[in-house]
Amino acid sequence: MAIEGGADTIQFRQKDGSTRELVESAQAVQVVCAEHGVSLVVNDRADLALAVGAAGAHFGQDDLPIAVGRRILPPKMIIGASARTEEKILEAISVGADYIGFGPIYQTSSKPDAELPKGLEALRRMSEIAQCPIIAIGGITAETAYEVIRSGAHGIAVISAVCAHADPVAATRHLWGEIQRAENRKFTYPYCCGKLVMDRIVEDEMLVAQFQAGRLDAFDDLMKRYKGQIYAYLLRSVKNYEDAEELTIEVFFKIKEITEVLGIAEGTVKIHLHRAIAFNKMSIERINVIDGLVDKVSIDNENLRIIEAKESQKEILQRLLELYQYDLSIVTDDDVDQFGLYGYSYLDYYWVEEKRYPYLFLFRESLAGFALVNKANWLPENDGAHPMAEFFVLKKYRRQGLGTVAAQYVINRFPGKWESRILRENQSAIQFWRQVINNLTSGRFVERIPDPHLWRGPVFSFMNGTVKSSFPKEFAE
Ligand SMILES: Cc1ncc(COP(=O)(O)OP(=O)(O)O)c(N)n1
Ligand SMILES: Cc1ncsc1CCOP(=O)(O)O
Repeated sequence: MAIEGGADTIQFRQKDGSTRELVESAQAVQVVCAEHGVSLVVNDRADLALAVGAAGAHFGQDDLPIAVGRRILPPKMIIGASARTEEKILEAISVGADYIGFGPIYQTSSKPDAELPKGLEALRRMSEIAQCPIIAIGGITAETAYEVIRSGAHGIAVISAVCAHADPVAATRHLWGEIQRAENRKFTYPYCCGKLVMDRIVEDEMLVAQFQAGRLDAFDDLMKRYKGQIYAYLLRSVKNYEDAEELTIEVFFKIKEITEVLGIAEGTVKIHLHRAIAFNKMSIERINVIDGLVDKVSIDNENLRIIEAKESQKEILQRLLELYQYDLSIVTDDDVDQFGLYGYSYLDYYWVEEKRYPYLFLFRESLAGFALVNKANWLPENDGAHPMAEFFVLKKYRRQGLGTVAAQYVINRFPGKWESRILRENQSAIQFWRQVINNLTSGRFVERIPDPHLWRGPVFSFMNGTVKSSFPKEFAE
C-alpha cells in the first residue's frame, strides 16, 4: 500500500523471529518491491539483505560496523547508517555509508529504546555537515514532513504515519506530496551519496589537476570546500579560536604538500579529511597523521614513467620476471630449472593475443618494476574483469609509494571490473593490494577467499572507473 502511495524505498525491520522466518518474510517483501521497481533496504542484517537480494542494508550503532558492511556487501548495495552525532555521521560517511538515518526527530512510540527527540535544529546542523542524504526518522507525520524536509532532510522514514493510518495509500501520498512541496531535496536520486561523493571526487580531481598545471587559486577553491569541516573539528578539539585557525592553516599546508607530491592518488581530499577529522581524538595527533602521509609517499610523479612494453622489450621483462619469481618462491615454493631459471610461460602471448598489456615502470629512467594485465579472470562472477596477472617493484623502490602510484595508474587505464588474486602466504602483497584497492574504490570492493580448488588466497573484486589516477598522462606512454 505504501508503494501504491508513492514510497520509493521500503525498509524491512523485524526484530523478532528465527532467521528462517525473517528470510521468508523479507523474501516476500522483496518480491513485492521488485515487482514495483522499489528498493528494499533490510534493517540490521547484512546476511538477510544478501539472502533476499535487497538493494541495501541499514545498520545502527550496535549493528555491523559500516566499514565491515562495505567490505562484505557487493559495491552496488546501498548502505545506510544510523548516526546521531556529527562525529558519528562523518565517520559513517568516511567508511562508505550512502545515507544517514537521523532521529528520532520527534517523540515516537514505535521504538521503545529511542533516544530523546533531536528536533529540527539538530537536523539542520547535521544535514549541513553530512553533505549526503539524511533520512529523518521518528514521529514524523504528514503535518511535520514539510518542515523536516525544509530543515535539510533528503527523505523521511516513517512507521506510524503510514501503518497506523486508516488509509495507508492516502497517507503515503500525502507524505510524498509534502516532501515535494518542500522543494528542498539536494540529491537527484534517493540514495545518491555514493554518486555525490564520486561527483565531488571528480570535481576535486579537476581542481587538483588545475593546481598542478599552475592555476594556484585552484587549491584555494579546493580548500574552501573543506575549510568549514576542518575548522569546526579543530575548534572542538582545542577549544580556542586562534589555535583552531592556526591549525586549520597548517592542515591546509599539509594537504597542499600531499597534493603537490601525488595529487590525490592516495584517496580523495574528502576522504583524507574525513579520516583526518573523524578518527583521531586530538587535532595534533591528526596533523601528525597527515605528516606521516607525506613522509610515507616520497615518490614523485615527475621521476616515474610507466610505459607499455614493446615486443622488443620482451627480454627485459623476462629478466625482471625471474627476479619476481625468485622473490615469490618463498610463497610458491618454486624451484629453478636446470638452467637456473624459473621461466615464465605466458610472456610471448602479451604481444600475440589481444587484451594482454605489459607495462614497465621506470624511476629516473632506471627500471623499477612491471605489471602484466590480462583478461583471464579467476572467479566465475568476475567474467570479463581485468586481472592484474603479475605486479612487481624492485626492492630498492618499495615502501616509497611507487608501487601504489603505478598500480593505480595501470588499473585506471582500464575502466570496468577488476580482479586481483594473491596467494594467502603473500601477506605483504595482500596488505598492499587491500590498501591500493580500498583507496581507489573508496572502500567499495569485495575481498573473498574462494574455494581452494579455484585459488589459494584472497581475491579482490572491484569496479574501476569512478576515481581517476592522479598520475599525469605526460609521464606515461
Ligand atoms: C532510515 C533509518 N534510520 C534510522 C533507523 C534506526 O536504526 P537503528 O538505530 O539501528 O535502530 P533500529 O531500527 O534497529 O531499532 C532506521 N531503522 N532506519
Ligand atoms: C526505527 C526508528 N528509529 C528511530 S525512531 C524509529 C521509529 C520510527 O517510527 P515512527 O515513524 O512511528 O515514529
